[in-house]
Amino acid sequence: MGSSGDAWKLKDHPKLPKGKTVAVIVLDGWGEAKPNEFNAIHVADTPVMDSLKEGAPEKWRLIKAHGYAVGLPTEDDMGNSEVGHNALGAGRIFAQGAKLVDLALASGKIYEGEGFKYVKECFEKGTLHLIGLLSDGGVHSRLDQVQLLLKGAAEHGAKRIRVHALTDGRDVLDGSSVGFMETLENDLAKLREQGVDARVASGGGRMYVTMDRYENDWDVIKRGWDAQVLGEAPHKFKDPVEAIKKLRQEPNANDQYLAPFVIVDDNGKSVGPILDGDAVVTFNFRADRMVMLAKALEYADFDKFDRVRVPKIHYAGMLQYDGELKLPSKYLVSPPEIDRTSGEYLVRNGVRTFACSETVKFGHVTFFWNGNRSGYFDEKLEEYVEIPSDSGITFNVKPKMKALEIAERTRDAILSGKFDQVRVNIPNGDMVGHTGDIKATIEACKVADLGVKMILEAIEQVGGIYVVTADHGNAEDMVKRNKMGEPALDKSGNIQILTSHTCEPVPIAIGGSGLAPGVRFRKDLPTGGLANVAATFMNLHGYEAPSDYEPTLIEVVDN
Ligand SMILES: O=C(O)[C@@H](CO)OP(=O)(O)O
Ligand SMILES: [Mn+2]
Ligand SMILES: [Mn+2]
Repeated sequence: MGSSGDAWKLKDHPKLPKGKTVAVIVLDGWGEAKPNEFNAIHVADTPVMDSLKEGAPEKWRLIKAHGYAVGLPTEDDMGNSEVGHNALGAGRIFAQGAKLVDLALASGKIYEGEGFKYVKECFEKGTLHLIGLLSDGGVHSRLDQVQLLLKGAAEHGAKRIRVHALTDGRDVLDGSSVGFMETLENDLAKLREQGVDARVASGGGRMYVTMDRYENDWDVIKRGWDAQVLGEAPHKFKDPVEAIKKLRQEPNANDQYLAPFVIVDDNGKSVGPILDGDAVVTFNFRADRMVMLAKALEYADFDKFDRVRVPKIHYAGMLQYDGELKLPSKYLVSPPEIDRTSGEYLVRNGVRTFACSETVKFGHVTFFWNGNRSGYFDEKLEEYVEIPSDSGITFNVKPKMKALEIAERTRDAILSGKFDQVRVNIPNGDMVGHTGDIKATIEACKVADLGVKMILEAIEQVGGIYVVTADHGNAEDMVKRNKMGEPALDKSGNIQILTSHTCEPVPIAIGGSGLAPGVRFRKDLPTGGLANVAATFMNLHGYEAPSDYEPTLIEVVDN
């Protein structure tokens, strides 16, 4: 479809009126699971979300938010914000980065593309550096892909390889970093046997080193830069497995926040700084937490921190992380082409749009929602508001986060009468859930519920409509479970706290005094998922969704 005015024109919905204010509320990390003590949402006082549930089955239901429903490679893949908000915003299911990388590695096409050829130009004289998250979580990266890439790079001529590994503990159990590093070390040893000088060069915990997002805290990127590029870090080790084991023993240490370290030789010299003539690949496929590093690696003009030394390198991302900024300019695998999103359609049909969250989730309701595209479609019709997040803390310390500020700004936007759609992400269940602190997560869920209350009250005042849903599970289950669904105990008989997302379905509720009588959830879409939501709210704005969108979840029955 072209971009001429007519191509963007949406058909009128045969029954539903235009002009209602529609609030689309996304609770981040808010799934539906059995009620028990590890279900922070169940334990928390959440009267508003509880009352919405009473509207089942006509006004409340569950939808899928993981696996195939959001374009992930398998049904065992938990949902995440990128794929979740992509599906919510785009109304269709796209094969996501994880899947596209799998395919490119399996077919070998990854080695034929421009991106790989570009980094390969350095193989003769320089070092290939691989930077990214060492994890099998499948949210930002996958270890098996890194293993294949290492092997493939060596087969295609890389003679010297350095890995800069970020430890996870957020998409996988805390402490699993040791095993992942051992696996990597084994692979590197095999490469060394084949004559490739392959080693780990640096490391650090993802939340403290490198993987910040939406420019919340540039110090995080700087810590990574110092270790990866300059070869400088407060901790020096000869062996990366030992590094992780030792650093995990420090007070309050965990995989997510592990201190940065470099691997040094017998003379105490870093074994892998990034130098002129080297090649660099950031191997995460997911965008948000790689964009800041990509800017530091690629931009000549850069003032976020003092880079001290800017090596002349050939840099490629696993994917291109930002289609609008064309960042990075070189990449190994083309990202999903998420076009014609609901946001763009609605704006081109004159729907005035407001989007809001706090920094740590701001890009979720803008960048991810719009198909990994930054900026406005039409500045005159859109306003995106970012509430600054706290930085330098773990969110269990302040589980309220900025939920109430987000809700207040959204309430004001609704009452201003200036917008037809207001769209928010309330982060608490997810961000606090990731800390594994159950008590704080219960508090977080309570505040998220208060935020929803404030927005629903404003919608009531203007006679509007609400759609309340979530992007994937997290807070509803805080413990690792065995196949029977019971808490899985570790060797010492302790429960294992689950910091990650889940494969649980998420709720969706519709309502508000502006909702036309007779609107209810259809019964013939029992397997509906996040991608069905866009057509649903397009209907509530008075439009039919484009014909290739996943079907709407609602029907209008004549009373
Ligand atoms: O924090 C993140 O990067 C991911 C988990 O790795 O969470 P979300 O998908 O909710 O943003
Ligand atoms: Mn999320
Ligand atoms: Mn999350």
